[in-house]
Amino acid sequence: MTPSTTIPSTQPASGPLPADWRDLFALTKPRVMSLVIFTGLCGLIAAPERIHPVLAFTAILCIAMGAGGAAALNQWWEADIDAGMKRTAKRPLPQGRLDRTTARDFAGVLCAVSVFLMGFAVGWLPAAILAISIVYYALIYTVWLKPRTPQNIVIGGGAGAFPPLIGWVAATGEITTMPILLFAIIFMWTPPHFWALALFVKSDYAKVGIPMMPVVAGEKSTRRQILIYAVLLLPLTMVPWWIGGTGAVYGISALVLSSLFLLLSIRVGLRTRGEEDTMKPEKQLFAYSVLYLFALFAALVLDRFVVI
Ligand code: HEM
Ligand SMILES: CC(C)=CCC/C(C)=C/CC/C(C)=C/COP(=O)(O)OP(=O)(O)O
Repeated sequence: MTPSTTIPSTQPASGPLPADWRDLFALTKPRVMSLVIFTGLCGLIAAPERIHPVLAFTAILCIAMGAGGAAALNQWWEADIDAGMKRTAKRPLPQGRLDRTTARDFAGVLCAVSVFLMGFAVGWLPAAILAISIVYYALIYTVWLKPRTPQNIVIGGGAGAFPPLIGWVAATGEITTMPILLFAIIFMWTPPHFWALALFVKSDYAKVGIPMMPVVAGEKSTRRQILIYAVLLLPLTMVPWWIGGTGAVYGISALVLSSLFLLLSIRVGLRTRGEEDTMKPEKQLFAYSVLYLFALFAALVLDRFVVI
């Protein structure tokens, strides 16, 4: 599948539409990216070194632009797939509110500016990691992995795990154990986060032929795998405390938050659903997964300022 062969059906015949800023903004997946940016910001604040507030703001702006640009490239590539799924059919490209060329150019400018601004203003190491995460999401995950393997989001999850690492490296200029642990935590969190959602939108993915885990391996196997990742996530979130990278504020918060994550995952992992099932536990796990990551990273920052 290439965009050029499948997307024209969603496009108007009379040439480019005037770009509405609301549609361009929607192209950046702002709700998802708010957590991506938040984890990047927390990585930057939790790092042991301080940079000038203007540079810190620039680094976060670059993460936001890079993540938004990558999300826009994802939608540019997948406009036909999005058109076929209930959850995504109202996006600007499938609706024909925005033309493909504008979307592609907007995405390209965001990605390029984010990397070069990060490089010139903050440092070339965070810029290089930002470039890798953009390529990872827009190319490796979206174009290569997503249509091919049910392990797409396990391997592809690496893309979303980079922002706290980028924030930390923007502040310190080096990759150390702590930012690698933050990367690992998001990497381990991604499968339960996404598969909880995939369980209740399974038919959407089946309809457009995307081999998400519940479609390919079935619900039972997906539930078991959610549980495995949640079991591993709990001790992993404790490691920053055990190695002395954080204090008790983070450690206790991580224990409570991850225990609840595990409990909700056990409920999803061990159940078989009936005909009229509304998938409430799966929806709760998905909603909690978002709240969980916000709270975990907030605790990381709080830990820097509150010592008990
Ligand atoms: C490969 C990795 C990931 C996949 C496949 C994935 C997939 C999804 C999907 C399909 C949704 C529903 C969003 C929608 O309907 O537009 C969603 C929601 C969300 N995701 Fe993820 N996600 C991934 C990683 C991440 C990461 C790394 C973060 C942040 C650190 C994140 C944050 C969120 C948030 C905040 C929402 C809720 C958005 C809302 O309230 O509408 N996701 N995710
Ligand atoms: C700095 C940088 C580049 C960060 C990237 C962050 C990142 C990879 C986030 C992934 C989150 C996301 C929107 C996944 C959606 O999957 P999907 O695209 O398959 O979902 P869809 O079906 O809603 O389009």
